[in-house]
Amino acid sequence: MAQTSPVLTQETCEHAKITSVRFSNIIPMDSVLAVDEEIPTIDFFMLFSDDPVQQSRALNHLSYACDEYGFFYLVNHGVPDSAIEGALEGIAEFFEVTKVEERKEYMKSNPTDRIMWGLNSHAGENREYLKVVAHPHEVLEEYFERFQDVKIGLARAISKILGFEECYTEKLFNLTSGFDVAAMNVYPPSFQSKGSIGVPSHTDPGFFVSLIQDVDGGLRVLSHKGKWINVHIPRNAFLIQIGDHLELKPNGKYKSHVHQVVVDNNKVKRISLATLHGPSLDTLVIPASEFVDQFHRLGYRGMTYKESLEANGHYEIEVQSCLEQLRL
Ligand SMILES: O=C(O)CCC(=O)C(=O)O
Ligand SMILES: [Fe+2]
Repeated sequence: MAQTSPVLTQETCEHAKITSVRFSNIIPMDSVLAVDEEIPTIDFFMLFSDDPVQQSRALNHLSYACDEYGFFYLVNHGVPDSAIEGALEGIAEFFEVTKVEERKEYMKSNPTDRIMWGLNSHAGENREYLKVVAHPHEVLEEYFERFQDVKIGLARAISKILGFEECYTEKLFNLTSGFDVAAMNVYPPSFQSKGSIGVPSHTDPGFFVSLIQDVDGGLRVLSHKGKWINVHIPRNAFLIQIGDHLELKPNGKYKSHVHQVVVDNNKVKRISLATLHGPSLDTLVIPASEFVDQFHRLGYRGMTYKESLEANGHYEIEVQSCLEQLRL
């Protein structure tokens, strides 16, 4: 039986006070040096412009962002500011209002759990989180409902830049019944960081990750040129990151990038909502034959999405990467 979160309903979000979102910079100066290099910004609306010149310019820019970066900011996406701010406020309220004992009830217990809580407080990770299988009608209702159009829109635009017909990705990944998991993260847990790492370096499985946050800074991504780049998401934009399975599908043409969160030793609390948009659990993801030839050998093995999530003994809801096992 699917469990639903008792607190993160639309009602909670609507009743949560929508105060102004803080935008102070929380990048600490310790740890690995990261740079403020520009990250491409994609105008979602322009990807579907009626003007063919504008549309083609926007698609070319998306193609450049996917090839050269693998992550980008998405603006003009149509998700209202109130849905974004309401989601972040709803998360803040959940962690403030519920007692830690109540939150602990969501510790993992079954392989098919649809909600999972965790708290890591040690030198290698300083984060409390609630992961929820995201469905537009369960948690953070407005946010996820409005994001559906963005997910399908991006799938269509990415199909096009890969040279396929528009519906290729959504059909192949079964996106309308995709396995989306929302990770609601708070750094550091109870304002007690035991080191500068919020979440250690990792990549995420799935098609792509969408991310919003309540304060600027903290997340950094390792570019394929080997530089850590600080993420500064423009107000109410999304950060979109290519996931492991979008690396695999075009046989490594795109890359799922390593990222980490660095916390500023108890000075600022940070909340983020990272949603991992995956194919349906039974989708077998294998490299597309169009990307395999004598010059491009098959680089990845095929697995169902469920198998890849469980490959290292994890539960589906943990959405842990197994990119190393997928690579041939
Ligand atoms: O909090 C963030 O900015 C990133 C979180 C993250 O990488 C994840 O939940 O997978
Ligand atoms: Fe991540």
